[in-house]
Amino acid sequence: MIISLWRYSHLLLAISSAIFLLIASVTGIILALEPMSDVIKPYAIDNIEDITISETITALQKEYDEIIEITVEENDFVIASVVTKEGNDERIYVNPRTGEKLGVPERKSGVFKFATNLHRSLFLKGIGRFFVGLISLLLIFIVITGILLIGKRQGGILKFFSKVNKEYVNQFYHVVIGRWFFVPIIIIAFTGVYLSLEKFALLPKYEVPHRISAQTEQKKETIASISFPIFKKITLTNVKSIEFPFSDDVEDYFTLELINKELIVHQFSGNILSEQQYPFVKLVSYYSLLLHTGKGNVFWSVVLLVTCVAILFFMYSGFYMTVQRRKGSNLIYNIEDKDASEYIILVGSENGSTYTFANYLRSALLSVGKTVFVAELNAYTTYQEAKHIIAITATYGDGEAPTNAKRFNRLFSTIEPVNRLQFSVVGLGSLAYPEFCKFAEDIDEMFRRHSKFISSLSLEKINNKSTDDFKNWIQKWGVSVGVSLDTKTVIEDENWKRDVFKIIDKTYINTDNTFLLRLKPRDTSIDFRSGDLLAIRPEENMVERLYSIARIDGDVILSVKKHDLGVCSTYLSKVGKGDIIKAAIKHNVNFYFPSNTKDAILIANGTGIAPFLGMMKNKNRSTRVTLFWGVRTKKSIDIYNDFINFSLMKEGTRHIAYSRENNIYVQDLIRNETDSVINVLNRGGVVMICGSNDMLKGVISVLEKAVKNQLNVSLNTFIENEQIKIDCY
Ligand SMILES: Cc1cc2nc3c(=O)[nH]c(=O)nc-3n(C[C@H](O)[C@H](O)[C@H](O)COP(=O)(O)O)c2cc1C
Repeated sequence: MIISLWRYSHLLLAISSAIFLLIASVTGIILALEPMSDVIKPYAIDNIEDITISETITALQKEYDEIIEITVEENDFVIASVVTKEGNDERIYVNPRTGEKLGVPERKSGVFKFATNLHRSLFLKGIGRFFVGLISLLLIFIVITGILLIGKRQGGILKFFSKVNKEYVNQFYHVVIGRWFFVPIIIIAFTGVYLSLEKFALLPKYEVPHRISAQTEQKKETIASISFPIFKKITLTNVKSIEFPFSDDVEDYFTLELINKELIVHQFSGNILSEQQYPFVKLVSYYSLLLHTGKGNVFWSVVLLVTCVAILFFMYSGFYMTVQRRKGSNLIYNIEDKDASEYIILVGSENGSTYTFANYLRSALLSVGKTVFVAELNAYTTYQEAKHIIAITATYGDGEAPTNAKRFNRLFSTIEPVNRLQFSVVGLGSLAYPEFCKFAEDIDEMFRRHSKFISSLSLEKINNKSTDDFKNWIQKWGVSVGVSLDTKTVIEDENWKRDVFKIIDKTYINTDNTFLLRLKPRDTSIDFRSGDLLAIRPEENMVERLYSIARIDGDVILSVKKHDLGVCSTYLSKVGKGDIIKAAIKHNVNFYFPSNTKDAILIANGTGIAPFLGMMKNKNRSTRVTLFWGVRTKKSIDIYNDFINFSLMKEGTRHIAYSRENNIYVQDLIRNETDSVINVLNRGGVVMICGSNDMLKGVISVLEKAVKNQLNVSLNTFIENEQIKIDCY
């Protein structure tokens, strides 16, 4: 319960501050570059801690007529307001060792100005500043809940830095990077809050009240300012600013603003007339600014930059994990009611993967017509018609229940089952943890002790999400409860990641009962090539149907033959332009068009032409392609005209058999052209065959004879060295 409370708080805080954090981190990255860019400017002074005020004044007095003020910036640039020998007032960067003018203070560069405004106030002035302060505060809580979560995950705060098991990449790095960066993030967040409080004048007020007695004020002796002991002692690294006396009047003094205090110094004697230490609040403000901005410290600004990048990574990985967790439970939708189902599958999962296993079992049972109900262990209740209960659960923490199973123990001891039930428990865990599948053991024990539960199979522990082990268990379990379950297709199916495609073009159905579909993948980065397969499953729990595809201009082209009883082809014949379908690309690397071949012979019948449409279109100009294709009638090819204009193909490079018109089939065309096919094979070219198995048989028998007669080798030699590539169905 506690872990879920912390996790929800962590998540809720992260979600509520996401947009602002995103802006703050991106602008933070830009602003962290500012101190780095300062270093390469010509105004930076080395070893400022070695230069005394005295030396600086001496150097400046040589170069200028009068000094009005000296300011030392956080990045160790020294600015002097002076009157030049020519009588001009200037505010310039100077070298405090020589007094040399180094440049004139410029305006902040546009990018940094923009980033600063966005970072500080989102261009919303006061209200924006308030939000930024609030987000900094939330960030502190995000870090605290994060630390607690890591502690909990690692089995105690003392094991905070112990080894993290790498199970889920994002989760692993979320934890590992989190352990490295929680300190700088806390610093950034705390200083951010502090600076906001200061802006809104919410910090205790402070003043620096100097009291100078009339006596100390009196002009006693005159010493040159460069000889003042205090000026010889203090180096520029401690100075923020020095205001020079306005006139020779004894009531005008040197005012020194140092890092930690303010001094009033008599302009003739060099005596300290007043010394006021800054209160703690002001010191914290000063250091907050330095720590938050990285000003004057390139190393810290690099830390700040990397920390901002880390925050962006936490946002990405955190949301990824949340989506994964949700995805797991979303896998399950129940067709039957809990009280109408014979098989009840209860799931314990933290990160969602156990749901995939539960779904394997569910699909296997559904495919043999059983009624199944799936729920999380926390939802344990009574089941009127149930005969079997199967608990599939992960273990978390140090042998504890995953979040959605924490309540199971209590529910189990209070809810009395309606019927006697056969039970079986599967633990999904990892041998990397000392308490391997401990929670599954605990549940198994609870069922065993209960008089209304009868064990159908002993506890099964599965290490590292092994699908093979789970598959074996399904079969064993099936035998023990008297159902024969086929896991082969189910498990392979569930490993199937589907992408979303939009139908952007569809042809009419031609005389071959064939039509073409052009699909645009929603995710344009999906990797696929002509020759790959598109797996489509029109209904859940159905075996997928595979189509050979072409890739043309980033779109998927598939040629579908409509069969009267074909569920998938009927489904595809009904979809229309603009419709969305879900399908999976299956890579078919053995049927890719070789990039380096000079000669290729492509052999297809009917819809087998699909991958060749892309291959012919995208091939190198220097590659010679000869096509052999079988269709029913001349009209059959019209639907393909948008992709390949067959009539424009060079004489001799296209051989089309019209079975309904000339009673000729592809193999007949090849029989007439065996010499050219053998030539291509002999020269190292490829022969690719796509279409029906019947066509393949005919083609192979023709080629086998020709190869045997003319080359005296077996056709297998060419199949094995991948000069003959086959994709038939
Ligand atoms: C933080 C953490 C703690 C874990 N603790 C245990 C454990 O004590 N015993 C165990 O067998 N497996 C442990 N595991 C492994 C998980 O139980 C296993 O990976 C499981 O398959 C995850 O399923 P899920 O994705 O449905 O949550 C732990 C995993 C993580 C990430």
